[in-house]
Amino acid sequence: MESIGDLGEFGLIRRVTGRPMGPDVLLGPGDDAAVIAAPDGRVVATTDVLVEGRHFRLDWSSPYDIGRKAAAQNLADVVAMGARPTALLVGFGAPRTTSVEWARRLTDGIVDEADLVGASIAGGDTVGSPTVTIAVTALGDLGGAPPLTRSGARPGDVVAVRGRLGWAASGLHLLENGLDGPAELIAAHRRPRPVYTAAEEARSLGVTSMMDVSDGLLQDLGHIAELSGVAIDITAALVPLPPSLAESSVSRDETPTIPSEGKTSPSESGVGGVPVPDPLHLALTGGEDHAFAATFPGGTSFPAGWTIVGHVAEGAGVTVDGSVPSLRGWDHFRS
Ligand SMILES: Nc1ncnc2c1ncn2[C@@H]1O[C@H](COP(=O)(O)OP(=O)(O)OP(=O)(O)O)[C@@H](O)[C@H]1O
Ligand SMILES: Cc1ncc(C[n+]2csc(CCOP(=O)(O)O)c2C)c(N)n1
Ligand SMILES: [Mg+2]
Ligand SMILES: [Mg+2]
Ligand SMILES: [Mg+2]
Repeated sequence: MESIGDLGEFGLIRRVTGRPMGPDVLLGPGDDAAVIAAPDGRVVATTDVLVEGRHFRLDWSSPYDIGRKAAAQNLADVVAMGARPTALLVGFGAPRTTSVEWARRLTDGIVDEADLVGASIAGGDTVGSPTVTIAVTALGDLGGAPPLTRSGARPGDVVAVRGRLGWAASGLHLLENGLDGPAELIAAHRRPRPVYTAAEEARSLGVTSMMDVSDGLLQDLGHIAELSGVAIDITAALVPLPPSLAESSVSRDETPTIPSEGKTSPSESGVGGVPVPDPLHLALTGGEDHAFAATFPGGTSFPAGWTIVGHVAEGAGVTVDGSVPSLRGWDHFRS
């Protein structure tokens, strides 16, 4: 197996660059920096880091999946601002024994996800690292429109979501506990599928604030509530749920790898003694599906794909059916 140590830093860079560029990239990989077109003079820029063992496991996800996920979570942030993604910068760290093929498949995943929105990898950085670490920066173009911020929600607005909630968290639960369950849930953990048309749709519906859900609906809506100076109440009965995990069974050849004790709430005992997490709890607190959550003036009528889940009122904080929830979602230093 040819390793990236055999090839050397610059050999590896040559192997993972040279991909076709979209028209937004005026100068791509190879120079001291990339040059990206910014037709309206503003650039939306965002970065998210993925760390082996924390965001993905090499035995749970393929390099292609990890690439798709690293790109998707950054592209979703650009779209959440109401912008069109134009370019990605890819920071890649890995041990020298990593195979070149692994690095190429990771790049394929990033490129294929970026292709969904017409963005290209315009540059990056390549370093040695004891564990695989991927830091993607995404740039986007607002096309002359105002950004969709977290600060525009107003009392009387409704809260609506576009995309899945709790699917990736359900897949993670299956993987962590060595359970067989719906394949689509494990796929959702490996590759989020943000609905990239959401910003365009939201603008046409008169959106007042918008974000993507990375850490959990309640946690993330907390940012809109805080920055908009409003209260948000979620109506539990309206929240779209992931498929049930009640039928999941312990797979023959696997035993639980990471105890999930303390991370699940209201549950009954499932097969093999692993508690079955409540789908509503997963939908309210599970991150990584990168659904879009947004607020709209009351009375907005929504097309298929958007689901009203709550409303905005005067006050502060996020409640569910009027009560303060005990768990809200992912916190890197608490989860
Ligand atoms: N080390 C840092 N230095 C400066 N700003 C930071 C740093 N870390 C995070 N931020 C900023 O703080 C905010 C964090 O918000 P939040 O965690 O909701 O971002 P996100 O990227 O949408 O979510 P996630 O990271 O869960 O995908 C972002 O505006 C981000 O740019
Ligand atoms: C191996 C493994 N263990 C746990 C998780 C769960 N997880 C990690 S980060 C995160 C929040 C979003 O990340 P960020 O805030 O950095 O965007 C979540 C829900 C996972 N994906 N893989
Ligand atoms: Mg972030
Ligand atoms: Mg975000
Ligand atoms: Mg986060």
